[in-house]
Amino acid sequence: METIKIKYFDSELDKLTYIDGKSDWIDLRASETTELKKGEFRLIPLGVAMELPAGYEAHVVPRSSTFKNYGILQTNSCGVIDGSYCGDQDMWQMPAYAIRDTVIHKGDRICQFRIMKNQPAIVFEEVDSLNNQDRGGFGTTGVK
Ligand SMILES: O=c1ccn([C@H]2C[C@H](O)[C@@H](COP(=O)(O)OP(=O)(O)OP(=O)(O)O)O2)c(=O)[nH]1
Repeated sequence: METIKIKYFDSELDKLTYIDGKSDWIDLRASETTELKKGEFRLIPLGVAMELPAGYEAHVVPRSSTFKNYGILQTNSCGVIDGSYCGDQDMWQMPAYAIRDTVIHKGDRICQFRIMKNQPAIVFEEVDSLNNQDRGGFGTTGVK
């Protein structure tokens, strides 16, 4: 069990809930009603700041129904929340692009997150050859 310190920017907003047994991803809510015109980009406020457990970062992705319900795409595909993003004003946000006119209402659950362990420290060792066989990619194994 890990503890996340959480600050809500709006007392009216429902608290985040961890629904044990169904999925370990936790839904995030828009903290303001946001109207977007087709082709518009906006950072949608999520109304929370958190201090993650030491050695963790969080990944934020859309819910599977978000595009169908709102016609928005998360522009960075997966948001990375660093452990150092833990100040009182470090509110989580979802960068969103609207493919049609749309309204996201305050309190709507539009994306979800989970925490992930930081990767180990990395050093690069430069070489002339990797001395491995090429695998190939980008369609080389076919579609059937
Ligand atoms: O979808 C996201 C992505 C990031 N963040 C916050 C948390 C993250 O720790 C901070 C900084 O993000 P990132 O490291 O991606 O951006 P940057 O390096 O500060 O800026 P740049 O986009 O120029 O790389 O912004 C969000 O709230 N939502």
